[in-house]
Amino acid sequence: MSPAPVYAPDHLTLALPKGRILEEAVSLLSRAGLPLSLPEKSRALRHEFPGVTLLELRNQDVPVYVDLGVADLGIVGKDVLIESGRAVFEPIDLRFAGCRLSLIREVGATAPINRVGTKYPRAARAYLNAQGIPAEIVKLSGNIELAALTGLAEAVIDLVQTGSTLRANNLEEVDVLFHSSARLIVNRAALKLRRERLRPLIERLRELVAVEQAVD
Ligand SMILES: Nc1ncnc2c1ncn2[C@@H]1O[C@H](COP(=O)(O)OP(=O)(O)OP(=O)(O)O)[C@@H](O)[C@H]1O
Ligand SMILES: O=P(O)(O)OC[C@H]1O[C@H](OP(=O)(O)OP(=O)(O)O)[C@H](O)[C@@H]1O
Repeated sequence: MSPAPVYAPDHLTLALPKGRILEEAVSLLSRAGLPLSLPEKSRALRHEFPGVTLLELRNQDVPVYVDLGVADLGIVGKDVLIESGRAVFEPIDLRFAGCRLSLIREVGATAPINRVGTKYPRAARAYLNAQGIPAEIVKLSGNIELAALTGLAEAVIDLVQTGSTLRANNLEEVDVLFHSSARLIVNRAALKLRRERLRPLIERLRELVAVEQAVD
């Protein structure tokens, strides 16, 4: 008899971002019953567990893999999900990795905003249009706050959590675009094709998040 195909109807392919979300995501999904553990540090990008394949991706790629059906489900920040523009099913706010996307300037800055540095050009464009600010958006990849400190831009749009990055760099939050937290996302076709595994998993995750919220 030939071995069972990896992509059998009861097999799940899971997309998780490396970085700060990975550990909590693996922990939550394990508590919900998936047989996962944190992958060992290595160059391996795909990890096999009984009945589950884990794909380790960049944050921005998680909605793409789920929307195009290569992954059945994933976990990603709402910020990245909004920026992706992908219309994936988003059944649960997992309530970790909480932060907000904000307009940030040097303390006391009053000059007109001509350029805005950000990793979130789509969200930035929508916000600036709504505010009637005709600024150029400069897409950056990391340490976004440096753009406001160096004069590359008069403002940046970036994530704030504790505010310690702002305080350490003489910056202030001028406005909040939206609040973000980690979300479970699911491919719509997989929800039907793999419903026997996905429906109970979604229900267990919903219960876990509700219980943990009640304890907080
Ligand atoms: N300081 C923070 N506190 C809490 N949550 C955060 C913070 N910064 C980012 N996040 C959330 O965690 C997600 C992942 O952040 P992480 O820092 O791992 O990504 P990154 O390394 O900036 O991403 P990439 O390099 O893949 O673009 C973000 O999309 C956001 O939802
Ligand atoms: O309000 P705080 O608690 O200081 O958190 C906010 C900082 O955290 C994130 O950066 P990260 O550490 O992920 O580095 P990055 O800029 O390279 O993404 C974000 O881009 C802010 O810089």
